[in-house]
Amino acid sequence: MKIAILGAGNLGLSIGKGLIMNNAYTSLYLTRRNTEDIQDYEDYSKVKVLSDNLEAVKNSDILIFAVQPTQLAGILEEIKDELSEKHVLISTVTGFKIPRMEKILEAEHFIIRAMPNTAIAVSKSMTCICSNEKGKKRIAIAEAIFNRLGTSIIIPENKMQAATVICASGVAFWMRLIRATTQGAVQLGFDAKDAQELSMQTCLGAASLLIESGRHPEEEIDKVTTPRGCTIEGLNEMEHNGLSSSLIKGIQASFKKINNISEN
Ligand SMILES: NC(=O)C1=CN([C@@H]2O[C@H](COP(=O)(O)OP(=O)(O)OC[C@H]3O[C@@H](n4cnc5c(N)ncnc54)[C@H](O)[C@@H]3O)[C@@H](O)[C@H]2O)C=CC1
Ligand SMILES: O=C(O)[C@@H]1CCC=N1
Repeated sequence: MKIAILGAGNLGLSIGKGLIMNNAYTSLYLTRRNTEDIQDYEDYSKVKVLSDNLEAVKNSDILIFAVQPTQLAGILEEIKDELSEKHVLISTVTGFKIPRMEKILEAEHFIIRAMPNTAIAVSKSMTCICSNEKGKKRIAIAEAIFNRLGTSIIIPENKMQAATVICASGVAFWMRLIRATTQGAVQLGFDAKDAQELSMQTCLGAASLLIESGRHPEEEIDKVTTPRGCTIEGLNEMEHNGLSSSLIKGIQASFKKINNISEN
């Protein structure tokens, strides 16, 4: 696959790193306005770093857009005359809906929206994908890319905002939980490094248990909570202080915000 990442910033570079680690391209163009800081990427085989979007578009089939929402319209205007039937457009831009892209491009194209998360840098992204009607014919390409970089599911476009909160912002939510349990472990006497290791690996183990068994979290909780034991004591104290409620309220606040910042 000849891939271009237009806007190789935080997320674009994470996608780039994942593609490089997986050797998942025949050529990879990385564009951004100031290329100095990422020039080293040209040390990787078949990677080209440049600021010329048109050159990247001409030499690629899959175009992954990873610019800020305010920058996407400008790039689409810039490249639209270079687009042809060979191109598949994949946008990771938050809140920028497909009909708005179609209106700017003024022609039918294979358009896909993907919402990965930053775990894409270690090939563990949960990525939600949707497409326009025409894009359905190429959505398997996006699935193939993102399944190499983690797991993907196809959803309707009207669930993209919710998916962004749960999966993209979700990385930050889980990080904070890991940090909080690390702080708890330090208070119990572990040094900071060991505390974080215990916290991260326990988190990974808990998620893996559910993924591999297909069981409900409460079933696994029942196995840990000895009657009158320490787990239920801690868990109930957390719930009295609003653990589940505060997470759910936080998710709702994020969702409200994302619906306000996206323009339509
Ligand atoms: N799924 C996720 O976990 C996340 C998604 N996002 C979304 O991804 C998008 C990118 O976010 P970040 O990577 O944090 O932004 P960023 O600001 O780090 O990267 C954007 C890059 O685009 C480049 N750029 C700007 N205009 C350009 C142009 N005309 N041509 C070529 N390159 C251009 C900039 O130089 C910059 O390197 C945003 O829409 C954001 O909402 C952001 C963070 C996390
Ligand atoms: O925080 C944000 O608004 C963006 C969207 C998802 C991750 N970062």
